[in-house]
Amino acid sequence: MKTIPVTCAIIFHQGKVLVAQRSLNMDLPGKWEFPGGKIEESEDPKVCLSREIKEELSIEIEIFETLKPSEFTYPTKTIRLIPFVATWKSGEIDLLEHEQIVWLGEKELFYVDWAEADVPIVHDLQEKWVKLVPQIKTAT
Ligand SMILES: Nc1nc2c([nH]c(=O)n2[C@@H]2O[C@H](COP(=O)(O)OP(=O)(O)OP(=O)(O)O)[C@@H](O)[C@H]2O)c(=O)[nH]1
Repeated sequence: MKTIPVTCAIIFHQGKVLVAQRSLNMDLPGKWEFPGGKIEESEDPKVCLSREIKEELSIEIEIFETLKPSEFTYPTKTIRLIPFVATWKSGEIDLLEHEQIVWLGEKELFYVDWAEADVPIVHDLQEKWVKLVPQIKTAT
């Protein structure tokens, strides 16, 4: 089975990260994820992510470093989920595809029912949180 590359954004804002619930007409209905989507043929991953975030949330983001990708096999597909740390640059959030969003702090990250591929990324994020937050503050 071909592995599908998917980008996702860990968007920091005021010390929390944006987490989105997949709507009932999406694949993995009701599961929580970092917004993003599949990389199109020969598309740059960061260009893909900016495009997906605009399409899904109607905002512009600034993209920083990438965290460790997570490869996961669902019953019908294998994805390689590539997370990028980002910040909210401009625009107002409009939920064009998701059911709802929440902003979670370091200690709240496991309050939601994550899509399985995200779980290792969320652990990695929690471990690196203390290091990441000041880096983002100085970069913005
Ligand atoms: N965007 C995103 N997709 C995720 C995450 N975790 C996870 O398992 N996925 C899966 O990765 C795939 C990406 O699909 P998507 O629906 O977001 O991407 P897309 O908009 O480009 O796809 P589409 O236009 O074919 O629906 C889905 O199978 C989705 O369930 C995540 O954190 N973010």
